[in-house]
Amino acid sequence: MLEIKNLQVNYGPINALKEVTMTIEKNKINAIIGVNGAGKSTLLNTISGLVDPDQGEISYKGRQIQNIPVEKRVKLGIGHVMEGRRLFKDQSVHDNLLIGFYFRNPKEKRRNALLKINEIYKQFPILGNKQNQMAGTLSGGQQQILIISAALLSEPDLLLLDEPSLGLAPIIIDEVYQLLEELKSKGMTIIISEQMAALALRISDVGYILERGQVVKKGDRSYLKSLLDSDGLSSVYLGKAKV
Ligand SMILES: Nc1ncnc2c1ncn2[C@@H]1O[C@H](COP(=O)(O)OP(=O)(O)OP(=O)(O)O)[C@@H](O)[C@H]1O
Repeated sequence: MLEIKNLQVNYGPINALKEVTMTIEKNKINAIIGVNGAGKSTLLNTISGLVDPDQGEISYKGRQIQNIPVEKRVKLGIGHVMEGRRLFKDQSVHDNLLIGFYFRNPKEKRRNALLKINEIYKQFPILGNKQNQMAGTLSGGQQQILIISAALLSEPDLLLLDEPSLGLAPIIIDEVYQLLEELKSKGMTIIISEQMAALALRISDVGYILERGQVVKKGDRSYLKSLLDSDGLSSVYLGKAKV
């Protein structure tokens, strides 16, 4: 579904990604695991088009996309939920969804926007019930679901989520992860980045470990879990950066 070859991203003298090559498997939850600064956000931002690579290729559904703008990648089916629950806290839930919709589909008719938003309210009744409430008054988990919903409005086939569990209580992380599993069961391909390997491996089918911009380990859940159990991933699991 998504092939990444020899991807390199530099911020001035900093090599944030070095020769990253991966195959993202369709209809699976793919984890990108790494400590702070490993390059997870840079990788997701490069896939969605927010960051330009210095080198390398990204092909999505057989088409090279590394040179096409963000909005075209959205149209091709790539949705991105950025790190840090970015929403307009002093706007209503409804307006946040409208803004999210028009950010991704600037030319669409308002009627279509409202139809799509109503579908979201059916899928997530809590958002429908709180549609006139300021987004900042929602709980952390509800805010995360609102942000994911805004990305779902463009009906992505591939959803990128940057540290979706960050700052959430364990019970809320369970809810967000459950939602990701439901999306996968409807055919979506998902990439999540997480700092905590143990957390990511609860729901991921396959994963990649990034260290200082490089893929150092990759494999399916059982392989990565065996590394975790034998302490082979302890630096990642404990959050100790090897930098
Ligand atoms: N806009 C930027 N300008 C300069 N350096 C950057 C920029 N963004 C990231 N970096 C650097 O690139 C490297 C990779 O950062 P990145 O944010 O991709 O890592 P990360 O694994 O997502 O970490 P975090 O969990 O903190 O978001 C780090 O050394 C970081 O300091």
